[in-house]
Amino acid sequence: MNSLPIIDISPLYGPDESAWADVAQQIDAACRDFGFLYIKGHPIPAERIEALLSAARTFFESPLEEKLKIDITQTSHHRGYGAIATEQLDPALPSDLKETFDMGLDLPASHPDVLAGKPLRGTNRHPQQDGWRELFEQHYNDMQDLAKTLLRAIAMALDIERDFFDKRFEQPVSAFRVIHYPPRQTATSPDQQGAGAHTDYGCVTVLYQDPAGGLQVQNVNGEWIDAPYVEGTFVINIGDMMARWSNDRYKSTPHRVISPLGVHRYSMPFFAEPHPDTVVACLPNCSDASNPPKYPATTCAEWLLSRFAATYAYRRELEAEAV
Ligand SMILES: O=C(O)CCC(=O)C(=O)O
Ligand SMILES: [Fe+2]
Repeated sequence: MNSLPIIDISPLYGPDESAWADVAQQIDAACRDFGFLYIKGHPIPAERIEALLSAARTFFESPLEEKLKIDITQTSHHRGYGAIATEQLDPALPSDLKETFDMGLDLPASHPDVLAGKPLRGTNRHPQQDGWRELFEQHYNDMQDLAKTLLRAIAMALDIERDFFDKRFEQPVSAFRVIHYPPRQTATSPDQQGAGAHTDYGCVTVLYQDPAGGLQVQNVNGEWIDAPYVEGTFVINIGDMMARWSNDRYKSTPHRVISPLGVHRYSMPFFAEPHPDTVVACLPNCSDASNPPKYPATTCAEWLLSRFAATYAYRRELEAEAV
């Protein structure tokens, strides 16, 4: 139980339905056993990843006052730059040793959700760097398509309509994030982690990590196992909403990042999350008399806001002001 499977998803892009079913079955087994897996055979080219990393390095190396022009704590819809220690993923430990850039679906001020003041809706706040906006908006769309392809395979595995998730992912709240973990020094508190232990909040996460290493996943025995860099892959993990939908058939597995000593680390997770009003309740095939629903129904927005408030002090203040 100590190594995560690597699944070739290229058949999901071909016409052969029995090959789709085979991939769906492999994903199902990995999600049940670990809630974590790697995918290869996806359509995101290596040049895209290099372009994103190069733009991100330039941004994170710029002066703090420049980065704070798009300070995430100045928005209520969670877009822009998060400085070091903005997040505390494990409440028992010091704040996380990382800085972040977050973007989501770019909705103009005239969009009804924005006019109505709906949470997590609004425009992206990109750095003023040449080519950044086009590159990142294109990537956001491509990652959304990749996540939908994976969700179609999951729908097959769960034996629900194949477009169950497609319908719920129109105008999604999915988020794309770039994370820079500055090098951990021997002088750094041993308790301070790059990202404290947590589960992800959404449906599935599609993560690029660079070769620095440091991601760890908790196995069913509670032991931390390494999820090392594997060239050309993304790490996929199940988030809380999918665990709730599937009544824990798929596990929202705790993970953390122990940044390597003396090395900068970059990662880029895409958090696939449906339309904010989506009801997340136990799916029909996931409960029976001996296995009743474990979680009350919630909505995507309600769930995310409750988790954000637990992770960010500034969000708790925002919620308090909104009441
Ligand atoms: O940086 C990583 O490898 C993982 C980050 C992560 O778990 C998260 O942002 O939710
Ligand atoms: Fe995570």
